Amino acid sequence: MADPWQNAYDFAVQVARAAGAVIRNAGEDEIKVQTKSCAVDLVTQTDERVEKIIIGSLKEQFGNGTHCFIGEESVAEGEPCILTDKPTWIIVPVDGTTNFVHGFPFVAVSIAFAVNKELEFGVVYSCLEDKMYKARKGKGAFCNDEPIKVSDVNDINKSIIISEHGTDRSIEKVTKIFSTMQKILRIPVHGLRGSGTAATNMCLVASGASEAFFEIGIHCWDVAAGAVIVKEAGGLVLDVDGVYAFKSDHMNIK
Ligand SMILES: O=P([O-])([O-])O[C@@H]1[C@@H](O)[C@H](O)[C@@H](O)[C@H](O)[C@@H]1O
Ligand SMILES: [Mg+2]
Repeated sequence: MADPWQNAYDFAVQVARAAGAVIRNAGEDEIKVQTKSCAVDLVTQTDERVEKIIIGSLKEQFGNGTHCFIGEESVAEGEPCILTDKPTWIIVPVDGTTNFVHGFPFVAVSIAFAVNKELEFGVVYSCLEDKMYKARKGKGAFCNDEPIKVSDVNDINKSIIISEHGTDRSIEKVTKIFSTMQKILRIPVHGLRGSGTAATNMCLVASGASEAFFEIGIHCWDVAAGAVIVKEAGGLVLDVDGVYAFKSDHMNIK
């Protein structure tokens, strides 16, 4: 039987790579000409511009009406975020926007694709590292076309755990996050790390560079592509109830 989604998968890789080039060029232009403080506004425009480029390319290739789109920036502008049985693209144009402003070298384009509420494939392009992570359901996970596998370390004391503190600076959230991180450090673990982008963090777990990643208050679009890559690399993606994520028919906006 013909594989209905191979061309979509291949095209998603091309679109992610092209979007990564736009981000790299924007980074050079905007950081070069602006002080970092006002680059933040320009960067938001980059996020929106890159998402429009990605969705525009996908619509051009796969026709209007048959496919649905859930984009971080579109949802922020009020678009609905409902997962139906229709072929649905789940997009983060710039994961690690804060990193991008500062030239901190972890910025990722994340593109996932779901059909009948099941994730078919995920593509994460870490564009400043030029690392293309990808995975199709049942067909393994890859980084720059080399197979990747999760770590075989099963001793928490010998593990690197990845987490992020997010963007909320309220005393409640900061206290909660750092008390959690303190508990983890005191297990003890070998180390606590964070790249500043959830998609990249998940790919670091998928490639065995870290044993686990968790983040409080993450969005469905941040993890959709990484979920396929982690799962195909032999890992697990769980929600706080210990259930494999992305079974629900409503993408929760946390
Ligand atoms: O930097 P930014 O893209 O605005 O926001 C990022 C999120 O998109 C990412 O999921 C999270 O892991 C990072 O800690 C950071 O909060
Ligand atoms: Mg972002």
